[in-house]
Amino acid sequence: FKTQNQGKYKNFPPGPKPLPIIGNVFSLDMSKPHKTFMELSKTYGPVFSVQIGMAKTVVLCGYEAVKDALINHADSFSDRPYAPVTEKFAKNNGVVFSNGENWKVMRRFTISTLRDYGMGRKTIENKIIEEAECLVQKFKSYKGKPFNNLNSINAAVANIIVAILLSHRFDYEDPTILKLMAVVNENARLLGSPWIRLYNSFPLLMRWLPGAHRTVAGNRREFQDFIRATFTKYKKNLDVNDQRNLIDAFLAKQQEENEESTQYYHNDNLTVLVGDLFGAGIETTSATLRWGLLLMIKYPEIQKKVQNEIDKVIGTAQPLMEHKKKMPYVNAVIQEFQRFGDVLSKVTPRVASRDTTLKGYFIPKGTRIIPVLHSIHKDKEYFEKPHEFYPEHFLDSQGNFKMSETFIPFSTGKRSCPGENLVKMELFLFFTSILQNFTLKASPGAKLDLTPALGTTNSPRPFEICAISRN
Ligand code: HEM
Repeated sequence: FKTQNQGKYKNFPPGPKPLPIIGNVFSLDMSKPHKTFMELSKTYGPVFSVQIGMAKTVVLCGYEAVKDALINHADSFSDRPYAPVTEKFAKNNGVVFSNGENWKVMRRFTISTLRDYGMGRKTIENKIIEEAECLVQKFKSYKGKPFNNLNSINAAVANIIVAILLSHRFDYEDPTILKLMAVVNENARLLGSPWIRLYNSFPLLMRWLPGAHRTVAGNRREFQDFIRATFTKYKKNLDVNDQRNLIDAFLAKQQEENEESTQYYHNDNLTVLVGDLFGAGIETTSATLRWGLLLMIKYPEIQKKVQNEIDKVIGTAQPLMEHKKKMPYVNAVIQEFQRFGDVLSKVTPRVASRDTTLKGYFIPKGTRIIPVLHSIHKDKEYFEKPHEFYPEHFLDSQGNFKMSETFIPFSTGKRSCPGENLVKMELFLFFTSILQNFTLKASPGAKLDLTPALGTTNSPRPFEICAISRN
């Protein structure tokens, strides 16, 4: 028995035998599909096929196959596929799930405004520094007693996006930010659930059933209502000569009233774009930072070395981006907790926008493509101890920081993460500020579990820390 495509095309990538209609759905670990993909690639090689419901899907494992698709064949594999759960709210608006000219315009706008309000200027560094100080004060308030850091880390990271979007800061206990975070986090968890994967495969069948797809839709409506209410407020006070944030920049484009502004800078695009930046930027960055804290508790000797380097290079001064290049060990630790945490084990799905031959296999237009980052970051060919936390992966024998071409947590190519530079700034400034001020310890008797929680992102399971003041 062959899949529809294996039968139809001579060189379609091989894969396990699918059942009629449901395909391979029940042989996949639907909560963490990358685990099944790793197993299958042992049998079928780096480019193989699975059938998820009716969707023909090609999975790419290993650096060579992923790079070949995302860089060498960027023109064929840069679109996102149709998926019922995203189509319903995005309708080709925003940046994460749109294609064609709309994606190009929104991506260009996102990158340039993140640069203006988020990266190039010194101001965002100052924003992160201010926020890091608030986070340190929050940690201090527990006076060394155990606490769960989830809400404060989420809110600190969210505040950076909020600053770029709205020039605003929420207090960590502010009900608005707590509500927004709850909605965004619940959706991040549900979007990775087996139920949503089934909904994407069999939308007509499941549309009428209650379940997670309805919760996701309700959360999105709630979130979008908040955004609409907020930018309506901003529109009233807009001064095009003094644009303060991303929403102002968008509304200023809207007021140009030329062809581009009416076609692309409309309210639906703004609502979805703002939702995209919240959805793509908070859970991922927060989970990465929390991996860092958890791993410092688990490996106190590594934590000590981090603190030694902070004390030597920064001392008691304010951590700044200019310190980063003088801190090889801290840089290696940050990249290593990003690699180990494996927050996004797969690139957001792509689709073949035309017939293409990849690594000798024929991939017809319309095939879904899943590049598996986990397969790269846990490959012992590139990382000596792939399943251990080992900062030496990014250090040479002299202790200098060592870049690695095969470290691509932000993906690569035309559609790679536009938040990369912002994230690097946040990870460095938040992480060094915390460890400059505290020694982190596990709460007494806690079992430190390094297996990730369920959900689209691999985030750490909830854990408590004690932040013991160092001064
Ligand atoms: C640790 C944190 C983060 C990680 C690991 C991460 C990783 C990724 C990855 C793997 C993709 C898919 C790229 C592809 O299809 O090739 C992506 C897309 C994206 N990310 Fe991030 N990201 C992070 C934080 C952020 C932040 C803070 C922002 C916003 C300020 C952001 C905005 C986006 C957007 C808008 C896209 C869609 C790009 C497109 O489709 O053109 N991300 N990210």
